[in-house]
Amino acid sequence: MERLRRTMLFMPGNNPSMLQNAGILGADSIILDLEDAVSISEKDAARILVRSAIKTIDFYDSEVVVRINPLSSGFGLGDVAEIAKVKPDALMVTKATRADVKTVCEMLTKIEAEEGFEKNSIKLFPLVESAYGIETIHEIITSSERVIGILLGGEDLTADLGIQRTPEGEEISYARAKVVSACRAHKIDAIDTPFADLNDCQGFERDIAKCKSLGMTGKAAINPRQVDTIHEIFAPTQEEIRYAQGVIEAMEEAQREGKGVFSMDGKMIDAPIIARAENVIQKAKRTGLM
Ligand SMILES: CC(C)(COP(=O)(O)OP(=O)(O)OC[C@H]1O[C@@H](n2cnc3c(N)ncnc32)[C@H](O)[C@@H]1OP(=O)(O)O)[C@@H](O)C(=O)NCCC(=O)NCCSC(=O)C[C@@](O)(CC(=O)O)C(=O)O
Ligand SMILES: [Mg+2]
Repeated sequence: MERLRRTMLFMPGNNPSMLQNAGILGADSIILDLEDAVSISEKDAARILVRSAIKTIDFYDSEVVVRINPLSSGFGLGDVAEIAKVKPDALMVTKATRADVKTVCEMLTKIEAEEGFEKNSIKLFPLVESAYGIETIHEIITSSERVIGILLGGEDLTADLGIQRTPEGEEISYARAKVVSACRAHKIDAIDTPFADLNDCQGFERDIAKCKSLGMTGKAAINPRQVDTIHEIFAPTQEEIRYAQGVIEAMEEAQREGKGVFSMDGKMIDAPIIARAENVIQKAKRTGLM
C-alpha cells in the first residue's frame, strides 16, 4: 500500500536533541534539513550528524527524507555523495529544476550500484519554490522515475515573485493549484508549504483547510505541535464518512436493480460521486477512523 504523507516535519540537521526524538513525534515523514535551517558554518557538522542519525536512530514508521543544499551552492553534490551512502528513504532537492533532479538521479544510480542497494530505492522529493519551478513542474516530475511527490515552498516562491507572503495565502493559490494538478496527473503526492506562525492557531487551521480543499495530499510542518492539527483536518469528518457509507450502500442496492445512475436524498449519484465516496472510505480506513 502507498505510504501516507499527511505530515512532513522539518528539523534542522544540526540539532541532536530534535533528531533524537524524530521517530516519536507522530509525523508521517521527517525531513532532516541540511539547507536553510543550517548556517554556513554548521554545514559539515550537520551532514555528519544526519548521517549518524540515519544509521543509529529508530525512526519507527516515519519516512526519512534529507533536504540537501542547492547543487549550485558548493554543498549540494557533497550532500548527495555522503547521505546517499546511508540510504535515506528520499532526498529533497531544494529549489528544484529539471536539470538538478536529473543530476541527483544519476548520482544516486551510481551510488546505489557501488553500495549494492536496489536500483531506484532512494526516492526524490523535489521542492518547487521558484516561478521557473512552478512553470516547469511537469518536466521536473518526469525527469526521474524516483520522484514520489512535490513540496511547494511558499516563502521562497513569494520572494522569487517579489511579493509578500500572507496568512491568507491568496498569492500562492495559482502555485498550489498547479502543483496539485501536476501531481494528480502523475499520481504522486502534493505537499503544501509550512505555516510559519506557531502562535496563529486559527490562521494555521484555515491554511490547512484551504490546501486540503485544493487537493493537496499533505502539509509540511516546522514544529511537532503542528502535526496532530494537520492529521485531524486532513482526516475525513464523521459526516463525510456517514455520507460515503450511504452512497456505497445505495450503489450496491442500485447494482442489484441493474441501475448505473440513481438518486439519494434527491441528488443524482453516478460514477464520480461513487469514486469520491470510495476514496473517503479508504482514507478513513487507513487513518483508523473505520
Ligand atoms: C520554529 C522553531 C524555531 C520554534 O522553536 P521553539 O523552541 O519556539 O519551539 P517549541 O515549540 O517551544 O519547542 C518545544 C519542543 O519541541 C522541540 N521542537 C521544536 N521544533 C521541532 C522540530 N521541528 N522537530 C523536532 N523537535 C522540535 C524543541 O526542541 C522543544 O523540545 P524540548 O526542549 O525537549 O522541550 C522550531 O520549531 C524549529 O526549529 N523548527 C524547524 C525549523 C526548520 O527546520 N526550518 C526550515 C524548514 S522550513 C523551510 O525552509 C520551508 C521553505 O523551504 C519552504 C518555503 O519556501 O516556503 C522555505 O524556504 O521557507
Ligand atoms: Mg525554501
